[in-house]
Amino acid sequence: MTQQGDCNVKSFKTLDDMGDIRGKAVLVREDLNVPMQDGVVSDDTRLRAAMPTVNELSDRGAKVLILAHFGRPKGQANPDMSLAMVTKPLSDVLGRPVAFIADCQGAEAKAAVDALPEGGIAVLENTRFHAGEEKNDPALAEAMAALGDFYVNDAFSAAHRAHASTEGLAHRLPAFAGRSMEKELDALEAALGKPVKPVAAVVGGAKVSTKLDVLNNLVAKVDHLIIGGGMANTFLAARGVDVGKSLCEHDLAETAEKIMDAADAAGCTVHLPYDVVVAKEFAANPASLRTCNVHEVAADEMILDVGPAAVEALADALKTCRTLVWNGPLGAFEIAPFDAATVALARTAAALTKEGSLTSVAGGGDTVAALNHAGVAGDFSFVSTAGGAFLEWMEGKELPGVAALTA
Ligand SMILES: Nc1ncnc2c1ncn2[C@@H]1O[C@H](COP(=O)(O)OP(=O)(O)O)[C@@H](O)[C@H]1O
Ligand SMILES: O=C(OP(=O)(O)O)[C@H](O)COP(=O)(O)O
Repeated sequence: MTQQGDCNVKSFKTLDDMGDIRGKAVLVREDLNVPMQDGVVSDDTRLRAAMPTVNELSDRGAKVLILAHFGRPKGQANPDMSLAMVTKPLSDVLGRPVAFIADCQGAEAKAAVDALPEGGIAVLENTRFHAGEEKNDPALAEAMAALGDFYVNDAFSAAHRAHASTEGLAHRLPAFAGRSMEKELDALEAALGKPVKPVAAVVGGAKVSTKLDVLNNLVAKVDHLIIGGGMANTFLAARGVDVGKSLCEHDLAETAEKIMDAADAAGCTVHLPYDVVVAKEFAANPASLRTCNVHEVAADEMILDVGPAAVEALADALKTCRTLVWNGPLGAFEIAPFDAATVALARTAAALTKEGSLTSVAGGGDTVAALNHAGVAGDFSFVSTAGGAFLEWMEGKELPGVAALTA
């Protein structure tokens, strides 16, 4: 098993190395952080990714205890972010019953685990309801470890987080990589281990601060950096553009400027939108909808998508590239017509991949949902469940969740 990174070759144990696990309790870290719309799972890719590991462990007679986070509840219990909502959709995908246990640690959780039959599957409540999760608190890791005999990390998409359930637990129980974790690392290495130049990276979406950190190193590895979504607004603001009410992290302007300087120094072309789709409210086809130059956004408008002229230029740039990595939609794609730029560029990338001129890898919970929405996820060379983790892997960073499995 290999991983891109400082030492390049890492090895860890997999489910093949677990031996007889009948009747044993296995804590399995999955990523159940799925996109939801109106309380319904709008893209079940991450649930399907969990299936090989969960069903295999269940078939081998283990009690399968699924640990996961949902959203960012900041260490507080919050019914809007309960994993109870995801338990039935997961059960539907697995085709097996799945119980719900209302805490990921403690005496009541232990009693529920003891009562689970051999081969039984349970989802434990959101690990981020405990403040210790994101702090990688040893006490929380110990408390979770007390529920199980083994630990499996199958959540590549959360492996960039050094949290109690992604990192701390691996030091407290015999630890193994799950099938999805193995598959992601192998597929990324195969597609991007030695990327053919020119390389383009599309980075969009809403998690601006997480992704800005990555761009500093990424600009040295790619020839074109295409920035969309909330990310683009932050870069435009850094260049002095008035972005009105757009999603934008103004306090990161200096970081964005440094990234643009680093890109210049590395010979990486940064593409920012020069026309944009704006509206006064985030609703389907609002009356206030219009397309304008980035310098014409009014104080009460939000930039919600990259404009058609800029998308055409981006498609032309992509045609000159041999490798594409993509994380983050170009616009607020969940509501029409703000899906237009993402759909158009995704279709161009898919067509170039089918022609054989482009290796295309995309990842991220919402990015995958956007590609499915565009009907082209199957045409990309590889689609990862991971967004931030995928970018950090691409950057060459060691991912704490993977490193802990090899320690
Ligand atoms: N211009 C924009 N304004 C507001 N939200 C945006 C904009 N562009 C993209 N988004 C939002 O970004 C979210 C996805 O971002 P992110 O979580 O970073 O992606 P991923 O899960 O693929 O890593 C989507 O919900 C989308 O609506
Ligand atoms: O959805 C996730 O990452 P992604 O948005 O980069 O795809 C993971 O579940 C990590 O979530 P986090 O960014 O709140 O730590």
